[in-house]
Amino acid sequence: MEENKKRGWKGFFGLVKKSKLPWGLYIIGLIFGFAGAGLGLLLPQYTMKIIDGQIFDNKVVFAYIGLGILAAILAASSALFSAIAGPIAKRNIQQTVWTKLMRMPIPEYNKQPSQQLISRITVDPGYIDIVVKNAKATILATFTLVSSIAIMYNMNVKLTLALLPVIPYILIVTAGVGHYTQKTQLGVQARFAGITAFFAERLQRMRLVKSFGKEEEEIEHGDEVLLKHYTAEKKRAIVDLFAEPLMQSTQAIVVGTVLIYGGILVGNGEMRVSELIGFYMYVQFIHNNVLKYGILWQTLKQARGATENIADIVEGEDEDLKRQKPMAPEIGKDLDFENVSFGYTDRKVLNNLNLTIPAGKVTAFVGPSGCGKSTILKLVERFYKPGVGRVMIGNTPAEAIHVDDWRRSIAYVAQASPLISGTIRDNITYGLDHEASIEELRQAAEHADALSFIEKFPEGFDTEVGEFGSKLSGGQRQRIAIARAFIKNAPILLLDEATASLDAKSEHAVQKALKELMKNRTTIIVAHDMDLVKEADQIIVIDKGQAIDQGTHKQLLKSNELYRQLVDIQTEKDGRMSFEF
Ligand SMILES: Nc1ncnc2c1ncn2[C@@H]1O[C@H](COP(=O)(O)OP(=O)(O)OP(=O)(O)O)[C@@H](O)[C@H]1O
Repeated sequence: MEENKKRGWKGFFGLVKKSKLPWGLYIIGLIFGFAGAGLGLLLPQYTMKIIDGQIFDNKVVFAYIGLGILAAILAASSALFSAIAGPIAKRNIQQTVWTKLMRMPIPEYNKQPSQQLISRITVDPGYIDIVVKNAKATILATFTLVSSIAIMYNMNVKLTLALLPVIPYILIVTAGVGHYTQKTQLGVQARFAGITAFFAERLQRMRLVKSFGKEEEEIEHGDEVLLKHYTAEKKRAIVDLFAEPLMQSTQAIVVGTVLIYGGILVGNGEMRVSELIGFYMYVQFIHNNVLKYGILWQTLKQARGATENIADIVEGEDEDLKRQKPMAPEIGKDLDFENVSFGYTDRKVLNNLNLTIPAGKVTAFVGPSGCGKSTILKLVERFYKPGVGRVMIGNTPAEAIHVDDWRRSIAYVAQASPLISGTIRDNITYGLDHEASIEELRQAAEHADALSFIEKFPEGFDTEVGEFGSKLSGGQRQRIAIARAFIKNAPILLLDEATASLDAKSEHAVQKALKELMKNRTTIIVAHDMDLVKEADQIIVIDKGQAIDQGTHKQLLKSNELYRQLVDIQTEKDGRMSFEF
């Protein structure tokens, strides 16, 4: 947030510079705009001629009609080029943001809530085009404004000078009205988002509210949220009340000055009636165009926030570091944590961790909740870097190996393994570097104990899994994730509570599949599930970010009090669960 504030307009202009905007289309649009505005400026001249009696002069009348039509065509062409440019600009920026979002390091995703990251790619890129369009409108407005003043000055110096003080008034009123209208509108939007979030959450948690008898308190809480929304709406209504007459006043002052003072000049014989009408037309140009400055200012302010947010993402570092070694020579070597300390924030989660994870064997981490077990897996996957110390593979620091190569060597199965919409086949082969044959697919599914349920679906491997895999059960999703790990055939396997969310029946099937998967791989298990842990070649007990003991299940049962306690708690829990089932 701090950084965001500091970036200011630099972020906005930096992004404009970096974005591949269709400048050619914008410039053609601008040229047509200039031509249209230029011709438009001639119209009052012909109006004056017609009023002065040349209504029967065909040349003048045709020129007048022709000018009007041509000016309209040019203005429409200008708008057309801008309209074509808009979606191109937006898409180019969206592509830039998406590419960056895919490449940025994991810690960056934690800096903004995911809902906000979605806006960075859906809504925010549109602002650049809005600003460019408004900038074009303002350039044309300035051209029309200056030309109109020059023509008016030529026509009548006195009336022009009388009108000049009105321009700053229009500017101030427009800017002021725009500022307060936007501020109150944003206030209403923010409160609206607040009440939507409040009601959505409470209505989904009605069981909790009623079980704890919190209805009365929630009624009061809801009233407070509604009151805030009401206050914001009241402020907006008051601003709207003043906005309309103030904007009308600018028009009234302009028209009033021209008609009253112009009328006097006509009366004195210093001006013709036709000139007064021509003058009046130019004054309308000025009034309409001055308003565009206010609109540009408002959009610039909105765009600044949106583009700063995009710039924060686009200007960040990519995860992909060049000139790194391939993984191949190191595959099959031990993984070592050398004096590793790490914290997500200032608070240390891992503290001077030294341990070896032997190649081709199963290592399990156990320890109390929050002691840093999953964090160890994140460091192995290189989603985070150790603050101090390093992770080694053989004699090579992990960081020296290309990150893509590194992650291709790791398969990961988590508690709620992520599936994405698409077919079962898409999900099993996700990230695979070759086209999988049906035999390969079937084999992976069979090892994962998934083949029988997949084949029961009429569409088999082509069955759609739904959003986040919602059309499958938890156990089915887990087994698809295990099949994915089988087909990936990576030498390192990470299992993070892979059976924790399953019922007893699925747990048994998944455990069987996992045991098959672990064979001959460097496996790291983080689990409360003792069936998996106790068979590990080595178990490392973690407490307060440190490895306090290690050994086999039997050894630790004898030697380590914390381990004994963890096993007891788990056995008791398992007993209770099987009783409940
Ligand atoms: N993204 C994050 N940002 C900040 N702190 C985090 C983040 N992820 C985890 N932590 C903190 O780091 C500590 C270790 O978390 P970790 O997930 O490694 O624990 P764990 O041993 O796997 O716990 P559990 O057994 O409950 O899953 C916890 O105190 C947690 O609050």
